[in-house]
Amino acid sequence: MLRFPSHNQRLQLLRKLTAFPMPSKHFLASSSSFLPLLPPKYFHTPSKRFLPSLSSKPIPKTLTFSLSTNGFCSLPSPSPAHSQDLDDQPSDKRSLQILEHKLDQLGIDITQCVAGRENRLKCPSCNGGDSEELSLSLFISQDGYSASWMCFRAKCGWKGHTKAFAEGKSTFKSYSRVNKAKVERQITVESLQLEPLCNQLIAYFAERMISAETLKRNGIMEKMTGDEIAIAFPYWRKGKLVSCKYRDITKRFWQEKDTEKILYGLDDIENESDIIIVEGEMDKLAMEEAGFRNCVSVPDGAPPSVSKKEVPTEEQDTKYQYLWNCKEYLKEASRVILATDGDPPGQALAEELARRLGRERCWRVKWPKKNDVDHFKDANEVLMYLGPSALKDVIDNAELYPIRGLFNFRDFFDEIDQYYHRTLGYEFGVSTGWRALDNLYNVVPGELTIVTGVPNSGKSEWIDSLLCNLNGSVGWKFALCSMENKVRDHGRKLIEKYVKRPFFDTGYGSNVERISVQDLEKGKKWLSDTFYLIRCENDSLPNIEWVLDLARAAVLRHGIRGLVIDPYNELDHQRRANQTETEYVSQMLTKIKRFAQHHSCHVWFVAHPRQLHQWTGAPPNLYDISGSAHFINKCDNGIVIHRNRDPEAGPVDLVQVCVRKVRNKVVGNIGDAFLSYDRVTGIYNDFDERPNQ
Ligand SMILES: Nc1ncnc2c1ncn2[C@@H]1O[C@H](COP(=O)(O)OP(=O)(O)OP(=O)(O)O)[C@@H](O)[C@H]1O
Repeated sequence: MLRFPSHNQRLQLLRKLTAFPMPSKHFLASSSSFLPLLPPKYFHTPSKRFLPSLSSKPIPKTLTFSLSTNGFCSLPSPSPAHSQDLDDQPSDKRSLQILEHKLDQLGIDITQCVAGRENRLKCPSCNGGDSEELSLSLFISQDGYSASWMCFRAKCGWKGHTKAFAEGKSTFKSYSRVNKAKVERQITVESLQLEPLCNQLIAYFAERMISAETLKRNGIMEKMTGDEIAIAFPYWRKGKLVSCKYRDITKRFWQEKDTEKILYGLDDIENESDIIIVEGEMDKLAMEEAGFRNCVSVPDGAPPSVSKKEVPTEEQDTKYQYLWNCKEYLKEASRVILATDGDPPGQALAEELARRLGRERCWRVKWPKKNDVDHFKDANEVLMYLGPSALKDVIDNAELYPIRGLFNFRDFFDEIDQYYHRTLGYEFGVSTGWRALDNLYNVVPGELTIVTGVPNSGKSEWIDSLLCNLNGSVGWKFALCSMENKVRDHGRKLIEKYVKRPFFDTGYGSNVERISVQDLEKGKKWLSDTFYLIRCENDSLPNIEWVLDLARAAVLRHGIRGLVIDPYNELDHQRRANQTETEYVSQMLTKIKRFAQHHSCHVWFVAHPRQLHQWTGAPPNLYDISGSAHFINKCDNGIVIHRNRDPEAGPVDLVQVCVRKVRNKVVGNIGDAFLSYDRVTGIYNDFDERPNQ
């Protein structure tokens, strides 16, 4: 049960604290004779040695309680107002019991907590990470009616608030409102009672490879508050002290109340064309050790993630006010190197900075590898473990901050290497299975082939035959959007090609024995293993988006490598009122091509030629496709299927495959190939290899 400490309890606690070993007067200035003077606010933080720790980061905070507008926990300065005995405050035991119960259900144990001020606990959500730090900051209103909490660990950031009663009145709201209306204070080193760093703190910095010279130049000081010592990072602008940030033994950061939040080290970037932005004061100092003074640190760490919202206006961008109020310093920089932490919050911070500073002038760093798996996470770590020259290398090798949609060939060198060494697969395309076409047309995943030809020329038959060949040679699977075909007819034609026998023993079977029941079963299995059908189950015509959505599902679910849309005119082509057919076709083909490329899926798109007046019997032209010249402009490959129908002119099984466009010279050429069509099985063969020759 939460309780307010009695005077006796506080004395007991204080006695415990003073029994803790005190290595230095700087770390703990108290003695038992000092006891009665200590205000209660110091009771909850046991003093301990100021241990060196790897983390140099301020903790991002969006606390809505007991905070100054700068986002850092502002410890109230010792004042008579805070030293009054809490026992004198009113409390409502019932509301406390309810609050305790509610928090207990969330895993927050408040039995040792004190109302009316910040309490540090283990966060039930993240357990304080590897170091198991007391990262949960819990504030219980003095009247015990409400509680708010937030985990300071950027990776966690769990926060929330609750009230004992749904309608319970709490002092919390009015408290935070008061805090919002703040006037910035005028401060000096003297008024803050900052003192030169003691030897122990200088040694602490030395362990982090920060020299006394760097500390001196940056005016790093210390501040004693009662029995506690804290490092003081003064924030200067044009030589005037604007704010001061502190770091205490529990790795807690806070900033002078009612002071402006600006970039740390601001004067060091004045008139600099190259500037570095880091995520903490220690990293700013580390950069100096590597020879870079032109560096600033953000004042309050990194956000847990990138905001999904647009960048707010200057007035509303409260979280990043430090960029706006330092814009005079930032605007001249032509190169901003974002050297934030390598962890997700650090990268989120880099993105938030780049969004505001303009990606085009931003660069980013790659932190070196620590071992096979991990990287060093920040400047101070690199300085400590690899030294100043390694840190200098990191900055010297900064790379352009990526801009979505803007690339360099370098970004693709891995892929180009794989292409050269032919380890990507299908670099030369897959053979159609017909020797006559090997130099003309090979099937490349991710390309679009437009197939045309006069009605009944055999376009669908040829594509089906091609799919059978591809399945036989490389095992590809396909989605078929063939609206003109009845499913059973299409199945029949495909099985005939697979089994190489006629489905029936009627006229076209030409006395060849029809497929057996066993063959039918074999054929059905092959059908179901190889093809997926995209069909509109009602009378309506499918539109291209609908087809591509289903094809996408077939890629993801069944790994198809090819899609047939046969024919174009069976799709729903309703256009916007102000859209021309040319515009419509262009957009439709763009969508198809994007699908093909994105999913490495080849698309065959069958389009009819417009009505040919005075047709002489010659193969149509790709520009004859009804609708738009975009068909030939946009496709990767354009093929016309043509067949001889005049016995006088030559064999009637002769099929001319006219390759009229091949965009990729690696995989083909313009030219004609001749195949023969076996009407019994629907199989195409190289003309000189046709059966019964
Ligand atoms: N070279 C050929 N010789 C004889 N018949 C053929 C030949 N090619 C195709 N056929 C026959 O023509 C008919 C139509 O074939 P297919 O459906 O493939 O043509 P298509 O060009 O796709 O037709 P459409 O433009 O009407 O869709 C089928 O019955 C097929 O057997």
